Amino acid sequence: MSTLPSQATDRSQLILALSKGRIFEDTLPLLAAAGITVTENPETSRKLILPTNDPNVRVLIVRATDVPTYVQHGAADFGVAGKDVLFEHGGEGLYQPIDLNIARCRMSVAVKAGFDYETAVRQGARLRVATKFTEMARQHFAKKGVHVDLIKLYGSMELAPLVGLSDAIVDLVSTGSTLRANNLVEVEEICDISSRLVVNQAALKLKRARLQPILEAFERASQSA
Ligand SMILES: Nc1ncnc2c1ncn2[C@@H]1O[C@H](COP(=O)(O)OP(=O)(O)OP(=O)(O)O)[C@@H](O)[C@H]1O
Ligand SMILES: O=P(O)(O)OC[C@H]1O[C@H](OP(=O)(O)OP(=O)(O)O)[C@H](O)[C@@H]1O
Repeated sequence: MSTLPSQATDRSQLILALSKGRIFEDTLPLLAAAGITVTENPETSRKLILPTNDPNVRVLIVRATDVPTYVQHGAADFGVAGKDVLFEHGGEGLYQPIDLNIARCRMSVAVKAGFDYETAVRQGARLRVATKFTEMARQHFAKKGVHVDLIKLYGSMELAPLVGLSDAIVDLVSTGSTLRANNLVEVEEICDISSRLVVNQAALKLKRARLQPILEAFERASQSA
């Protein structure tokens, strides 16, 4: 007799979507405040579903830009994603109760040193702007009344002005060392960025009793950080 394949995730569990790297690292203290410890390290494990000390909580390791998609469709109950990523996604189907104040940086416009951005804007030049964050860039330049041709890239944006692919980039800046290392200068700050907790709207209703204490612990820990 054939049996149905067991599901990778048990829907009675709470499933948290996180990306490897800074968001995973910065979320660990928040999880600890809720009494949850991830018992495998995503940097050394090849597993994409990680166990925790709580048999009812598991962690999915996904690309940062995919976190909202997993949560929107209910494949994860909740997740942590940057404001940048949420802005590009649109936030459909997501409840965003808490700014966790982690992975803080800013979204900025940068150009090659020597490029006169102010004059180009004042003269109404049409700018070529390379970015991964096309929606944020589109809205920013539309608000300023600047005409732009957006060039979608998926990484290494800093290269684009250096090789003549674009006049400017829209990218995340924290210390500014990546811009400096590539002879670029920040000419305009668009907005501050930090990461938010996002919750699937159906899970919020159906799993509220189990989610609520975790959300409260995250909120307390992120306020005291
Ligand atoms: N230098 C930085 N300092 C602080 N926070 C940052 C920095 N760069 C990015 N972030 C924030 O951390 C989030 C995750 O960044 P991370 O570099 O881990 O993913 P990514 O490589 O940009 O995403 P993907 O893998 O989907 O391309 C970003 O969405 C942003 O909100
Ligand atoms: O101002 P800084 O402190 O230099 O930080 C800015 C850099 O940080 C991010 O890259 P990240 O380190 O995440 O590398 P990645 O985009 O290749 O993941 C971002 O895309 C910038 O390149």
